[in-house]
Amino acid sequence: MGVEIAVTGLTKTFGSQTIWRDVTLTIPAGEISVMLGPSGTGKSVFLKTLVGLLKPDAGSIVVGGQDVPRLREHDLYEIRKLFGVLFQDGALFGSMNLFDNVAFPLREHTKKAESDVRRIVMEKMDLVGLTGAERKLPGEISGGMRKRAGLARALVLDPEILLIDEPDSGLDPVRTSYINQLFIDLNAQIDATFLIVTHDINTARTVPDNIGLLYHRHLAMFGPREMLLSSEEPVVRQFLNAQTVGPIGMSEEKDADELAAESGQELPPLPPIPLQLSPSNGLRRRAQREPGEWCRTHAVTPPPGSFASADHAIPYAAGLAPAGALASRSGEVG
Ligand SMILES: Nc1ncnc2c1ncn2[C@@H]1O[C@H](COP(=O)(O)OP(=O)(O)OP(=O)(O)O)[C@@H](O)[C@H]1O
Repeated sequence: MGVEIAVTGLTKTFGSQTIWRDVTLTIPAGEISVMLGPSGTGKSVFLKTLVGLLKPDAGSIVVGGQDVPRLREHDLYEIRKLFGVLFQDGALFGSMNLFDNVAFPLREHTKKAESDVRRIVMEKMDLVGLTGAERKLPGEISGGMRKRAGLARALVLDPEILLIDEPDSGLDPVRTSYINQLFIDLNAQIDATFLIVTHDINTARTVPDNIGLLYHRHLAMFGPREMLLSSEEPVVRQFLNAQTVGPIGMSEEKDADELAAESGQELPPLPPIPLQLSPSNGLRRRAQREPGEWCRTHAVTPPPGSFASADHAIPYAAGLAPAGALASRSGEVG
């Protein structure tokens, strides 16, 4: 059913560099959450801290009633069995074929007979669409296949929590769509808690139940997808709509002069909120909500045209869409 991750007051520094301070959020059990943020804001550090690979300076991470940073080595080893982690490059062993890579955690962490190992590996390979590729080496397959092999390996211990770091890096848009659909289908099937770090705005707009945004050494916002996609908060709005106008600058936050220069500029209207991806077998995920439910229950009017279709996934590039294009978009009221 998945396990919730309750993070309170989490702070991480490396020497004099503060990565983020006082991060508090609850990643709901069985739901898909996405963590966004400009490069270098500590998203990967956040994932590594959750799973106990890095120690925070302060704060707690409660998983299944246990505070991860305070666990002794043996208990940490045990709690890590709840987690499946997919690192950016799949982190496969180059000298092992895909079968042995996927089997690795089972052989390392369990005493299962080879016949059981084989059955589980084949089941997970099938789940990610890699049946037939068991004997291939990581160097002989595409980046997309490596990601799926990494995902199969992250799944072999039947994790309650899946942490996935930039699944779309290096993938073309079509492969990204396939892997996003795979996450939705997997979540429907195994009900685990998913936390996906991504830079891909389409992924953020169409996949998760919840979105978080790390910015300028803190958590700017975390909440249901509809809450962030209808938010007028400047940083959230700028990031989720991939705009240049707003507080986020090229290297860090903009200075007062840069912001003053933008003060007269009118922001384009918020684009429609797209429908969330649903499982390809037509069934509902347990965590799935009705389109517009959050907006309705919180008396928020979503942008015009919201929930009409999934075609609104790409809003517009960097706020540069011609006024006519925006007008016709917002005219598509559904
Ligand atoms: N082990 C480490 N020791 C010292 N500094 C580190 C360590 N790991 C990460 N950092 C620093 O922490 C900061 C955040 O890194 P992180 O990789 O988490 O960012 P990110 O948001 O995932 O970036 P990107 O989106 O570019 O992948 C960077 O400045 C990085 O150099």
